[in-house]
Amino acid sequence: MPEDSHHSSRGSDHPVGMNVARRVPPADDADGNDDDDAAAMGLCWGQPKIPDPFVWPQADALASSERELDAPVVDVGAAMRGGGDGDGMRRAAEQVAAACASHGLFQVTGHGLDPALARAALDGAAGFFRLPLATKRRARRAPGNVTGYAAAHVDRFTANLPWKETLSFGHRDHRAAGAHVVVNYFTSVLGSEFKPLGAVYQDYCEAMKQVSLAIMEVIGVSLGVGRSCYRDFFADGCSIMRCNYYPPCPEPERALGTGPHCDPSALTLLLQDGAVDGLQVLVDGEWRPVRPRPGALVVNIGDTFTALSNGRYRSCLHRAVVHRERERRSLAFFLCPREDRVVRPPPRLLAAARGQEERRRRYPDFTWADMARFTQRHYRADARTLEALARWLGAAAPTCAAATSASQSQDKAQETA
Ligand SMILES: C=C1C[C@]23C[C@H]1CC[C@H]2[C@]1(C)CCC[C@@](C)(C(=O)O)[C@H]1[C@@H]3C(=O)O
Ligand SMILES: O=C(O)CCC(=O)C(=O)O
Ligand SMILES: [Fe+2]
Repeated sequence: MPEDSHHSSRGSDHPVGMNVARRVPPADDADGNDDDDAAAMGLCWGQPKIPDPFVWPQADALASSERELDAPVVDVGAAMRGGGDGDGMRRAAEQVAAACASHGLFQVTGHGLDPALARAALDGAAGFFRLPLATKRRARRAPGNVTGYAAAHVDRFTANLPWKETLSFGHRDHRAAGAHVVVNYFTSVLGSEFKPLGAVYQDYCEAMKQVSLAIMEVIGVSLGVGRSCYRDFFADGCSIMRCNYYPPCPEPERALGTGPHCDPSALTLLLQDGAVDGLQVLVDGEWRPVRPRPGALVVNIGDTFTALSNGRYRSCLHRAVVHRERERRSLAFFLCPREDRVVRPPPRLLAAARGQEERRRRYPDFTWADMARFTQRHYRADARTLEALARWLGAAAPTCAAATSASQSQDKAQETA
């Protein structure tokens, strides 16, 4: 029995607000905007001026601060040592609690990611984006789908276009999926010659998944719900991996590589390539840079975890800027729950809350399928995605007593885990 069998009928199919600039074409219009990609590519990269659709409003393109964000560096290896209940875990949990209660971003070392695998994944992305457009377009994103190749999101939006190309694909642990889904994706959409690259990303995603689950243990401890609560919730998740390529931009002060947003997913693990910075976080009205730190992964909280923590851990509002002369690459692993899992705070978290106000549910139940559908078909992810999703679902935040039986059986699984 699925835990939430009614999710596909939730919400309306009307776009919310002004945030979706282009109607999503019907599924059978797979070829609908072929010329747009090509036009964007031909017009933009390497041209002396950026076309109007790439110009961001002044409020979003606000000047960057010089002051680097002092995000804590959490040694997740030390946290997991000796069974995960020693001083390393205590220290990591304190650091995570402090970062997540303010801006929602920290860095992670001691994660065990093989540097050769990290290099292969970054170089693989560099090689992919250098391929001829016709080859990249074999993986072209289908309308309404988060996976595939996209140039500046021109097939989805008409304004505030991001100065980037992306390649995204889904991941499930190969033991849970019974197949190497990433390898299969590369060979099926790009061709059998892409099998080695698919294998690199299969391994990379599996490494990222293990690190994410370790971080979920630290987060669980930091919120007082125990190590396994959130870890078990995500163990069978379907995550998204995205390779970002930001070309040099002739007018970097008017463009953005990725506009201001909170990730709709639960947790993001970002690997930045080399010394070119670009990631910035909004803190007290200032866009503060997060400089690449050799060997470290940047981790940020996303909206789905904000809901799972009942608003205690804030999703991180961030963006990526571009440079006049330098190109930049980054790899983002977005940890997501299994599509049909009900996203709601664990009962133990609510029970331990101080007072009525902290116990009050801040967000309605939703599934990752709801969130994915909302952000792909109805709403361009930004700083207010979670609130907009709640309105779209049309449900008032339920009280604990009003939990559905499906959610209650999931709660039991979370409790006993
Ligand atoms: C569910 C998702 C929506 C986005 C891809 C995944 C995870 C992150 C989201 C995104 C990167 C947040 C910024 C805006 C966005 C449109 C982008 O610039 O790429 C977002 C993704 C998307 O909808 O494709
Ligand atoms: O490239 C970066 O630094 C950030 C990218 C990002 O925020 C995203 O892909 O969601
Ligand atoms: Fe992001």
